[in-house]
Formats: sequence, C-alpha cells, structure tokens
Amino acid sequence: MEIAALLMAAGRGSRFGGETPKQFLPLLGLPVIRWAAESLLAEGRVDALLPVCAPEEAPRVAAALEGLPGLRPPVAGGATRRESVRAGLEALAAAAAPPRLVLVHDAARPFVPPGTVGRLLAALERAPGAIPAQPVADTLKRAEGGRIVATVPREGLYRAQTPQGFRFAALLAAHRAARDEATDDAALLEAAGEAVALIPGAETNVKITFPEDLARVESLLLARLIPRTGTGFDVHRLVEGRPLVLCGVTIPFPLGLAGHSDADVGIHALCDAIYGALAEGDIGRHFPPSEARWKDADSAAFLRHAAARIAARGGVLASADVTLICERPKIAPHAAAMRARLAALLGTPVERVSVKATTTEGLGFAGRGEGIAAQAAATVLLPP
Ligand SMILES: Nc1ccn([C@@H]2O[C@H](COP(=O)(O)OP(=O)(O)OP(=O)(O)O)[C@@H](O)[C@H]2O)c(=O)n1
Ligand SMILES: C[C@](O)(CO)[C@H](O)COP(=O)(O)O
Repeated sequence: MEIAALLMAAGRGSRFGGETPKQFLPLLGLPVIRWAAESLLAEGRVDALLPVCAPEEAPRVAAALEGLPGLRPPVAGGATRRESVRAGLEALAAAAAPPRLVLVHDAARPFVPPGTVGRLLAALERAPGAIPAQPVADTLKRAEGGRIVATVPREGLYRAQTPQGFRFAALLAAHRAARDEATDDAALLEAAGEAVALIPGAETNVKITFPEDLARVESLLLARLIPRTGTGFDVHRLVEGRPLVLCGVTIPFPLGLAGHSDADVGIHALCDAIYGALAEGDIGRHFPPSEARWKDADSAAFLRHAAARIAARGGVLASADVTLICERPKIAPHAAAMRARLAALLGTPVERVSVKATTTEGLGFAGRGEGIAAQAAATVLLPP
C-alpha cells in the first residue's frame, strides 16, 4: 500500500456541545464525517482510509462512510487526539504492507480544498512532513485576566490545518518517541527535528469547533451547490369504495382515487418532480406498478425514497410546490395539514413546501369530477 489516510473521529466535541459528537451531525443531509472523507478521497490518491473513533461509534462511522473506496474497519481512538492518531498509526504498522505515506485528517473538517492532497504528496518528495497552513492576518494579543500584556508579532505565524501528510516511518517514530501532548502531528515531527514543509491552506478548510462553525460551513457548501428543477404530473380516476388520500392526508369524501398504490396523485406528482430534478427517471422506475408489493401501498414510502435520493446525492431540497386540480373536495381546509405531512415525509422545514389547488372551471375530466390531477415542481440544490 502506498498512501493511507487516518480520519480522526474519536473526539467528543466538548467545545461544540450537545449529545452527538460534531463529526456525526448532518451537514446538508449527510454526516460531517462523510463530507470530510469524500473531499479527502476526491483526488483519487488514497489507497486505504482508516477511520479512528470511539469503539461505541464504530457502527455509526461504518454507516456514514459506507461504500467509500479503500475503506477499512474503524480503529479505537484514545483520550486525546495524539493518542488516537497513535492508535491509527499502530494499526497501519501492524498491517501486512504498511504504507509509505500517511495523511492525517480531522473528521471535523468537512471541506478539503481540491488540489490539497496532490500538493501535500508532492511536498513529501522533498520533506518528511507537509501541512496546509494559512498566514495569520489579525494582530495577535497575549492577555492575562482580561487585560493585554503583550502584542505578539505575527510575522512568520501560520494557522495549521489538516490533512497533514507524512512519510509513514517518520511519523510513526515521532509518535512513538513523543512524551508531551501536541495538538497536531506536525508538532511531533518538529520536536523530532524533522523538516515540515508548508503548502497553502484555505479559509474554506474550516474545522468545526463551535456551533457557529457548522453554520459557516453550511453556507460555504450551499454557495457551491447548483439548483436543479424538475416537474411532475399525475392523474387518477375517482371511484367508489376507496379512501381519498391527497398529499399524505386522508380526506372525508364519498369517492376515492383508483390506482395500484393508494393513488395519492399529489405525492406521485411530487416524487416525479424530485426524480426529475435529480434526473433519476420517474416513480414507475423506482416502484413499478407491475410489482405486487406496491399494491395499495402508502405513497408516503415513495416520497421518503425520493427524499433519501436527494440526501444520497449530497443535495438539499430548496422548494416543493404541489397544485391539486379538482372541483371537489375543496382543498383549502386541508392544505395546511398536507404541507405539514409532506414536509415531515421529506424531512424538510414546512416553509419549503407549498400545497395549493385550482379548478378547471368545470371543463374536462377534472371539471366533470371523473378524476383528480396534480402537478408539482421541485428545486433541489446539488453538488456540481
Ligand atoms: N481523543 C480525540 C480527540 C480528537 N479527535 C479528533 O481530532 C479532530 C480535531 O479535534 P477537535 O476539533 O479538538 O475535536 P474534539 O476533541 O472532538 O473537540 P473538543 O476539543 O471541543 O472536545 C476531530 O475530528 C476529533 O474527532 C480524536 O480523534 N481523538
Ligand atoms: C489538527 C488541527 O486541526 C490543526 O489545526 C488542530 O490542531 C486540532 O486542535 P484541537 O485543539 O484539537 O482543536
């Protein structure tokens, strides 16, 4: 194996707070750690990805990283970041073929700027260690008891980021020799008297430390996403002896809609709009009417699937708008409940969901009360 990467995820996120460690929180629908891993692997240079996490988090890490190329089973971390990295390095050292180079990346840094890994690997041809870093731009003060005691010259000062890259043997030796704590791995190589090169860092390579960092990263990612819009249209016939289910809400009415599933035209049109925005076919492709298991099915399952497809593509639903077309029943009294139900199924704030209705002025099949139609539009923000 040439290049391995340790993905550090054993921290508790005490400065961030909350029940769930920050690296597992959702960021536009995907866990932070998934963004970190995908952006680390995006340049296609890493042969093995070794997550390091608390033992009880192993199932959560495996689920979050499922399907990524080169993924290895998680290694148990320690009480400090240094101990966790050491555990990961020892696991690599015990492998049949230890790597020549190793990258160490924080799972709490979800956005590795493109080109970073290539620049690190190139720098490792000249030095045993290399890290991305940003020059300090603010004036630095040292303070005691809330009072400034000195202004620290900022010339030559940098803020260290990850991923950090190392020749594996050099980093392993530095960790094995380390006696003191260190907040990054470069510090251990420096202490061992080894050269560590700098490559340009980026302001977008944020480490999520405090809650406001998550909001900052979310807006950075949103700015990179591309809006894609899809439309959907569906019609079902009104018949006796069936419940009337529209946009996930059962409405008292003497007739119901006929169909293979529960024939919820609103949800069907919205699913098609979402699949259209994703360019992933239509509802019939995902849930063929030829399959008996969808007979009388609750269409809620179809909409949950469409929402899961958005998340799987790393996207987010920006808006969903459904128009029901019928003379009767009147939709307005039920529109709020329908919006709430659709939003719950989509896992999205209700403000992003709209349900409205129109008649056809008595014209056509809808005007004659033979059936109900629905049209929908959905806009999804997707990574490029
Ligand atoms: N014992 C530890 C501590 C930290 N980390 C990882 O190292 C990265 C950077 O650490 P930091 O931001 O300090 O995370 P936490 O230790 O979780 O945060 P805090 O210090 O606020 O508790 C994170 O991805 C974190 O999961 C780790 O693997 N093992
Ligand atoms: C490794 C690191 O992300 C480089 O900036 C940072 O040092 C981690 O430090 P923390 O104190 O554990 O947040």
